Amino acid sequence: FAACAGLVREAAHRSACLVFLPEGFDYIGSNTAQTLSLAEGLDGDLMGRYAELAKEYGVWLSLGGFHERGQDWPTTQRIYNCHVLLDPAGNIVATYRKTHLCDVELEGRVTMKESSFTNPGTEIVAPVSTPAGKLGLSICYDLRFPEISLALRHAGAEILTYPSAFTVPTGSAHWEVLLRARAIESQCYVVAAAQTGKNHEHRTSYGHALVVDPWGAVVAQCHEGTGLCYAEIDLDYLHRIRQEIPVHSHRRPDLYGTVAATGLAPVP
Ligand SMILES: O=C(O)CNC(=O)[C@H](CS)NC(=O)CCC(=O)C(=O)O
Repeated sequence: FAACAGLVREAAHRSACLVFLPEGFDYIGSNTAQTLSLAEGLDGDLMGRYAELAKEYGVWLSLGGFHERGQDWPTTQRIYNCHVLLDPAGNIVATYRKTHLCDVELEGRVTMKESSFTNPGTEIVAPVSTPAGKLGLSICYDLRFPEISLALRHAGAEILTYPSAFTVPTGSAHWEVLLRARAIESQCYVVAAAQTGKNHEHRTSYGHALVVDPWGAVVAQCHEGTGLCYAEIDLDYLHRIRQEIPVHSHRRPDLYGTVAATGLAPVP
């Protein structure tokens, strides 16, 4: 909390209106038992402290990947991986629970079985209006599924967010190219806060938190280690790109179906 609070203070002093923290900003457990035992509800002490932080500095906070004990904790003994958006009054204005869980095994290198301690979210969340633009919420491994980004874009998103804790082998090969692809195809800004460095004895995260503009350019990137990078969101630029290359109206759902059937209202 002290590390995150310091970053939020620094960002606010440089006039950021929206601050993005990565997946597992609350903690990264050394094992599943610890991860589960540290988890709290959205009404718990830790979320209360973040609400105070948002109020104190007058910023919006994207808290990517809170280890949440939901209503079903007593029966399932599993948590949700919950992306929480706080406004500057400290209100929770949106929650998105990770829908694609990372069950991945690279022989001898990486083993992740998120579904063994996490329940999958059951819905995509409509983009939220913020002073920077309409924000669509995703988390980490969701990045590999262009369907969710297109669904959010279809529902009006101007900024997509992928708070993450990527592994080093997959991150070094896929991280930047996936983020840039999502930005280019959806014609959105992409903001990706990321865990960096050694989390504990058995885990290192890839880092490279960055922001991509809707043309696909990396416009901000963090240095090695804990820190911040800053980007300006230029919605005029975004809408010019959408006008110049109108992919959204060139789609051929008659040929390959559509991701519009998500329950989110379309925005032209
Ligand atoms: O469990 C926690 O405490 C924090 N959450 C994570 O570390 C999650 C689930 S295990 N990590 C990923 O989704 C990595 C995805 C990835 O690396 C890829 O898609 O290549």
